[in-house]
Amino acid sequence: MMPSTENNRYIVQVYVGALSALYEALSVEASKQTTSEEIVSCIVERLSLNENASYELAEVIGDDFGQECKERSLSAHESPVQLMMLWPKNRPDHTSYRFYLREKVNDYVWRDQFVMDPQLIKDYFHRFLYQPKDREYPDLCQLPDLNEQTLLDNLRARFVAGHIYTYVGSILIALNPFKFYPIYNPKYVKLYQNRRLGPNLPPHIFAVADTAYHCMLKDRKNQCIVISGESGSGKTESTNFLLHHLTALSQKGSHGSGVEQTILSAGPVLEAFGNAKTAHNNNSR
Ligand SMILES: Nc1ncnc2c1ncn2[C@@H]1O[C@H](COP(=O)(O)OP(=O)(O)OP(=O)(O)O)[C@@H](O)[C@H]1O
Repeated sequence: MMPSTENNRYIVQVYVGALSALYEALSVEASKQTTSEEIVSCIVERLSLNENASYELAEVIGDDFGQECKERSLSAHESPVQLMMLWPKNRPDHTSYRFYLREKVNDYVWRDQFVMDPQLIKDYFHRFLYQPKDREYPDLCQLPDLNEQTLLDNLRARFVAGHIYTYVGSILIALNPFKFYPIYNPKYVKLYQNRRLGPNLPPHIFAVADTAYHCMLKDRKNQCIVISGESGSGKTESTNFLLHHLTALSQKGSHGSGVEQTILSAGPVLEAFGNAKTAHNNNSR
């Protein structure tokens, strides 16, 4: 059982079809009141399994060598979460307690390995198997269990490790560190130039500038970068970093160009008219 996510919500892990052979489980969020029938229909829907077939959850208690010792079918109204709570926490004998989804043929016969969409299995592998195991994901879209808690935990873990940037697909989340990180120097400008041609790099504000710049060249259309956040969250700093990278790109490698200085110098002039002190920012504009 995974730790409870928020008030009375738990993650039930269910081993399904071909995936279970690889010891990969599907995670379903449930409460103590959720029945096994509800979890089964949730998985059937999520995996687009054959709706005409009959499926059931089985509780399997196995040993370290993958040899199943005991198994029992859950009745439709049994609560898997309540059952999980009865599983012993410390298991010195290394027994494992698991739920499996099975296709029920009749009251006595079931099938573990039923037909699943091959593309779905492939997607599943990409999403779950090829993940770093340390639970720190540079893109929130890669989170196996995406909910508010895991999202915040991931952002926190990255922030603590000094990674202030995280992607959500093509969106970049920037957490204000309120201290300087040496990640904006010419070495980084160079690293994130034309990064489409290079290896996958960690999330960075320069990558956003680089994408916008190359989309502009490719599509020959104006590009727009939306920067949003509460007062003091780092919008102005982010804008400066974007300009820094964009001007470096347009100068084809010569940094600190005159164009950048001209644009950045406009800041203090605008500030002189629209500067204010807010609860979170002494220098709000
Ligand atoms: N990437 C960063 N690295 C280090 N410090 C940062 C970064 N982003 C922001 N800061 C710090 O946070 C302060 C506030 O940031 P900034 O002025 O950019 O916020 P803002 O979102 O523009 O606020 P407002 O909406 O009130 O104008 C900066 O003066 C700077 O000290």
